[in-house]
Amino acid sequence: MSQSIQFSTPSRTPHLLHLPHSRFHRPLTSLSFRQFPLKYTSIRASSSPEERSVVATAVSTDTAAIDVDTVTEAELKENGFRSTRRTKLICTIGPATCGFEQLEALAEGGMNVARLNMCHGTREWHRDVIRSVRKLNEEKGFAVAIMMDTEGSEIHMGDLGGGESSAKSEDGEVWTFTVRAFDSSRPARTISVSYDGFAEDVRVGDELLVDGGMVRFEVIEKIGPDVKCLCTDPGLLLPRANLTFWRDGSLVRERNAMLPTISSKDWLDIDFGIAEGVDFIAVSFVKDIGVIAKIESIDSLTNLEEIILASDGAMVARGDLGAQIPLEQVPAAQQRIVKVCRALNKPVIVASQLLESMIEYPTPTRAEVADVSEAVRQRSDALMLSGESAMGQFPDKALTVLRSVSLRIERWWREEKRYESTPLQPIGSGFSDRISEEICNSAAKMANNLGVDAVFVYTKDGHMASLVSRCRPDCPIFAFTTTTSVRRRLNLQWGLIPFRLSFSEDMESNLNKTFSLLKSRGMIKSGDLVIAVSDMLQSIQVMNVP
Ligand SMILES: Nc1ncnc2c1ncn2[C@@H]1O[C@H](COP(=O)(O)OP(=O)(O)OP(=O)(O)O)[C@@H](O)[C@H]1O
Ligand SMILES: CC(=O)C(=O)O
Ligand SMILES: [K+]
Ligand SMILES: [Mg+2]
Repeated sequence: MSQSIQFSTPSRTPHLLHLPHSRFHRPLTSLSFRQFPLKYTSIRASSSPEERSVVATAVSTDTAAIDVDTVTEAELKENGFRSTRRTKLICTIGPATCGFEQLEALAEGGMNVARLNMCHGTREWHRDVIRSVRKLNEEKGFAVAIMMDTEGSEIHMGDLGGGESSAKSEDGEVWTFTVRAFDSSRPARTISVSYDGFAEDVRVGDELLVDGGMVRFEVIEKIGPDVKCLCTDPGLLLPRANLTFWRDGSLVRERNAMLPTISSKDWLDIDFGIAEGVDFIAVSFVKDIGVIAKIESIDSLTNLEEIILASDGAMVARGDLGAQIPLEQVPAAQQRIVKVCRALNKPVIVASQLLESMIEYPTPTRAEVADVSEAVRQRSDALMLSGESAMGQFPDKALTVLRSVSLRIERWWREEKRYESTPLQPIGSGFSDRISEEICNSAAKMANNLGVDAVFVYTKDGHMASLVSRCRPDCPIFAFTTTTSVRRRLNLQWGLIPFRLSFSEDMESNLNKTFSLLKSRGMIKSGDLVIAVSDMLQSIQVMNVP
């Protein structure tokens, strides 16, 4: 027997919003437990797990009818539900990882999203990567989503010239930062700057920070378009590194603050991304593609709630954020952004310098492992590699570290039963949305209390799956959706294992079909305890796999 709760409200009827108050509550009073008449099986449920037994009639199986990647499948077969990783992993793709085999190695290693940073590389280069990822998805069944990160109007250095990938700046050296354009020959210790107003805006005495302070200079002289700077903190200059300047201890935000958030190049890149069908764009106003707000300026912190509400997700872009607020404020900002995203049900990514030392070394520092652990413990949806995977020497090892630390901390968190004490605030505006929310909250709570093996969620647009993910239940969430694009997008969210499956409005036949498909592939077994929710028929069902 399957036990179910079903809300007999006509779901998702917008006019329900305008009904008189008393009628709002009628659907809830008709809430009832009922025996779900399962045509295809007879199940005898009993109180003890050992006694739960199930007899199912044979169902024809079509193993091709469900899309799941080989890695997830192998992981589930080998280690079962409990061991699946909940935290999602994003890799920035660069020269170190753009080949088809390299991308495949990252996908095998657990990459859920491939990020393309439009600050670097040509459109042709990006197009090749996008097509390789698509090919990988088609051939191997992966659902790697593609996130295009736009350049934005930040001030940055140009390429270093001579095809160099870095240059060392030593203490006491004088470098020239200039708005002059160079073709091939560039004088030594000269860096071009992307922002025309740079030479006018800086003043002698200003402090110039490269890459949020990885290298520091002091402005000592201005000669027309050239600005002479004395290196005060030595370090590595990387091509197209971000530049900020500070005066009397504060960030200078004169004309650069007036630059549009989205530059004209960004708009062209966005058109390109839409044409190539990417899944997420970091900052923009396009429809159908998830928009991720990068939180990396002081202003974004003052308008945080509004920005996150208007976006499909957010990124704690600690690189630039750390250049705009004092470094010691970054951890608190991170915690706040993660918390607000969770409250508003938007996926959140923690990015930048997670394993920075692994650009050069095969082993992370203890401090880096502690930083990754903290992001996992905060239960952010995803962790992101930048230079580690784009141009580092150990991209696969860095991904392995993220994976193993995530798994370990997630397990520790479950074992310690660190349940939240503060309940999640309601977010839905319509009554039907509120019902979905309550169903998902209850399903997650029941899943924890009953120790179920998995929550199954059947969702057309992915919303119901995100509501279950938001509760961060102890068990994995199998999200079944009908389209490949929704499946890829769900791959960014905590705990969701997205499958593509065609299903109907009839939950009995959906369950029937799912059980037989997953069983035939060895991904679930008879007796596994499952809670199923769906957004077509607002219901919760608890059952053993027949
Ligand atoms: N497509 C690419 N082509 C060449 N190098 C790249 C590419 N993407 C990233 N990189 C290299 O990897 C480094 C780290 O990547 P990351 O995406 O963090 O860039 P970033 O320049 O620091 O800026 P952002 O603030 O946008 O993250 C870059 O500085 C660059 O050297
Ligand atoms: C990722 C990014 O843009 C940053 O950390 O600044
Ligand atoms: K960028
Ligand atoms: Mg940035």
